[in-house]
This record gives sequence, structure tokens and C-alpha cells, in this order.
Amino acid sequence: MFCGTGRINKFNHLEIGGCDAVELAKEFGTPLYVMDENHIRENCRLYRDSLNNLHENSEVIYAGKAFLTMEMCKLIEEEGLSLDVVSGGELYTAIKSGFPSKRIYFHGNNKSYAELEMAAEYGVGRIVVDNFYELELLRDVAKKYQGKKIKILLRLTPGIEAHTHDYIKTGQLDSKFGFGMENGHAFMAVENALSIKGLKLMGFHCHIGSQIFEDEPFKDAAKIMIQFAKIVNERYDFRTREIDFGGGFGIRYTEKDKPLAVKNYIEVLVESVKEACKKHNMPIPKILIEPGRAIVGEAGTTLYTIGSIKNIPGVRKYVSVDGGMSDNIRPALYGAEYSAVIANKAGCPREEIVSIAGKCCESGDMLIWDINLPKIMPGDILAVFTTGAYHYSMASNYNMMPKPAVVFVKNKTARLVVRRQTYEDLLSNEVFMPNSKNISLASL
Ligand SMILES: Cc1ncc(COP(=O)(O)O)c(C=O)c1O
Ligand SMILES: N[C@@H](CCCC[NH3+])C(=O)O
Repeated sequence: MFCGTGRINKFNHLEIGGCDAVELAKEFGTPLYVMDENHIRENCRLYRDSLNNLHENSEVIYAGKAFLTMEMCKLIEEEGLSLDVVSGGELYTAIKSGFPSKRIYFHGNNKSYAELEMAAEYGVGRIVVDNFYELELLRDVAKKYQGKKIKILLRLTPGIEAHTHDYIKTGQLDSKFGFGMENGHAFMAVENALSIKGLKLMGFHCHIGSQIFEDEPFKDAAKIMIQFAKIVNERYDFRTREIDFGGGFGIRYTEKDKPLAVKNYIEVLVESVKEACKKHNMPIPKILIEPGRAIVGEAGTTLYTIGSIKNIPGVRKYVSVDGGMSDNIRPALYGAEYSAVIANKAGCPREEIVSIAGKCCESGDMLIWDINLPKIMPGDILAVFTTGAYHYSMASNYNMMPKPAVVFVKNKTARLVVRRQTYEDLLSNEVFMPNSKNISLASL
């Protein structure tokens, strides 16, 4: 049975990081995001070592959008990875945690002038430039920060169609991200970037999509990016020092998912880069990758308490939990599928097919359709696996649902990393004056 990174203990309960999930639910309440810290650290090392063993001049950059807290930044720092941020807020989180700015890569398809200034001020390692507007903003930023060379990568769309959900494909020409190769924008961007004083072009970036199971798109990306670097070298006498191939490595949500082993993804990428460099007689650049989901996804489990159960004989049994699309938008957004167990009956035989509903006011707020579980009762604890990536980071306050707490579990201990939002938190930004009178303009 798929148990995420957990196991079933002698009480027939799910146990994660040596902690009984039923006890975690009691201590911290539900819904609760539980992150298996050792698993995250093992993934960091696996990616770092697999890449480094094949090509020393390399770097693994954790894509913070998957799951970002200051504690996570600290973990990433300790494991020697760099960090990809996509907004002023993510950058602020990293800086506040004490993450070294030189190891920060700043992404985003609509960075504001203020965000770019913030990046220059903190001295981030690379700004990954996405479009011509951003290059123009950077021209001004570079003028203001004269003396500080702003190192950049250009994000390119290599025209690759990865076989994944439409909303998480990014490498094709018809994308909001990056400079298109097919239409010549990528070359114009190189010319532009090289002409701006104060910017130092270091190389290129691409990201072909997310939750990719095949190796072919990575092979294609390697070939196309190296070929591009070769042409750029001939046309502009520019040597590409580094190429960032983005993230996208697939993980397991259900038993149907069959991702490649990490080593295989990395091997295919690095070998393809080396082969292409040999073909074009070019030095091998620094190789960077940006896994997000693959670092944290399988390490996360969400615990919920079962509430109402509605049986429609001959149709369906709806089992509702105390969370929903506010803590996991992925089923509604992508039709994502999940595996789950009842944490307090983890080893019991599966007896009935039920559908797990969230408590938000939307018919589409369904977490899992048709899952086979042991006989389920109100008060049972449901554990949904593989919720470490794009869950906490995509959580919302829809229906004024407080965001769940996050705990890290490791070696039989659990520590609170993010406390549960309170109702007061939900109102904390409101500017509300109960005794003020509405004065209409007409009466003035
Ligand atoms: C530029 C960039 N890098 C890295 C990632 C991380 O992707 P994943 O979580 O699939 O590894 C993303 C998200 O898809 C991205 O847009
Ligand atoms: N948020 C998405 C993936 C997009 C990744 C960011 N470019 C997911 O949950 O699968």
C-alpha cells in the first residue's frame, strides 16, 4: 500500500518521521501539513550529488514556489542548494531567513521595478530575465546601481511540448514565459542584453514544464539550448557560461505515476548536454537545474478530520473533511489525483469506495474521487499523501478558511514551523471602523 514516506506502526496507525499521525492531529489540530524533514534532506542530497558526480561545474537550485518558509530556506541553505524565488515576497522570505543572496535566482514574468531594485539592493546571484520590458527596467536599475554588475540569465522558450497538464506546460512558443526561439526574440534579447551597461549576461534558462515523466523533453532541451549557445557564440562572440534547465522532474501521487529515478533524469540531461557540446565543439557550460516538486512533494502529508458523511444509495458516498480547496487547489485546478489512508485505521482492510469532499462552498471542491478505504466514520483522521509541493504555497483563505499549520517531523519529534492561522489573523489587514459614519459626497 502506498503510504507516502510513512509506515504503519504497531497500533495500526500511520507514522511519519517516527511520529504517530493520530497523535500529531491531536497535538496540532487539523487540517495539518506534515513534512518529513529527513526525506526533504535526502532529496536535496540526491539531486546535488547525482548532478555533481556527473558534472562538477553544476548547481541545484530549489524552486521555492513549491514550498517556502524561512525554516525551509534554512534547510536548503544547510544542504548547499541555491534558491529560486519568483516575487518580492519570496525574495523577502529568503533574505529574512538569512539565506545568502548570492545563491538566489530571481525569476518571474512580470517583475516590477521595485522588485528588480530590491534584487539589486540585496545583490541576488542572478536575475532570470523574462521579457523585453524587464530588460528596459533593468537598464534603469543598472544605471542607479552603477558599480554593481547585475548578473543575468535570459529565459528562453525552446519550443518543446512536454506531456503534462496544459496549465503547467511552459516550454512551448505559445507561453507567457520567456523569449521565443522560433520567432527570433531570443536573439534580439541577447543583442539587447549585451548592449546594456551594468548587466552581465551569464547564460540562458529554460523550463519546459512540470511533473514530467519522460526523458525525451530533457534531451531535446539540452540539444536545443546548446545549439542556441553555439549560434550565439558565432553571431555575437558571446560565450555561454551557464545554462539552467529548470525543474519539472515528476513524482508519485498515486500508484499510476511512474517517474524515472532521479539519477536517470540527471544522467539523460547531462549526457545530452555533453554530447551536444561535443558535436558543436564547445566547452561544457555550468549546468543548473531547479527542482521544486521533486524536493518536497512526496515529503508532505496532509491530515484532515472526517466530518459529515452523505450517502446517496446507488450514486455515491460523500465524505467531508475539515479542509479542501483552500489547502489543496490542485484537484480543482489540474484534476490532480491523490492517494490516502485513514491514519487511525491505516492497516485495516479497504471496504468501501467513497469520495472525499472539501468543506468550501463549491461543488468542485473535491479532493479525491472514488477511493477505496476502510469503513470510515466521523472523527477518523484522513491522511492525503504527496502534498508537500504547491499545497501550503498555493493555500488561500477562500471562505475565510484559516491556513493550516505546518509541522516538520524527524526522528520521532515534531516541531511547529508555521502556526495555524487564527480568525484574528484573517481580519488583521482589514481597515474597519465600526463607529465611523458613511459620509456621502453629495452631503459635503
Ligand atoms: C522557472 C521554473 N523553475 C522551476 C520550477 C519548478 O518546477 P517543478 O516543481 O516541477 O520542479 C518551475 C515551476 O514549474 C518554474 O517555473
Ligand atoms: N503549481 C503547479 C505547477 C506549476 C509550477 C510552477 N511553474 C502544480 O501544483 O503542479
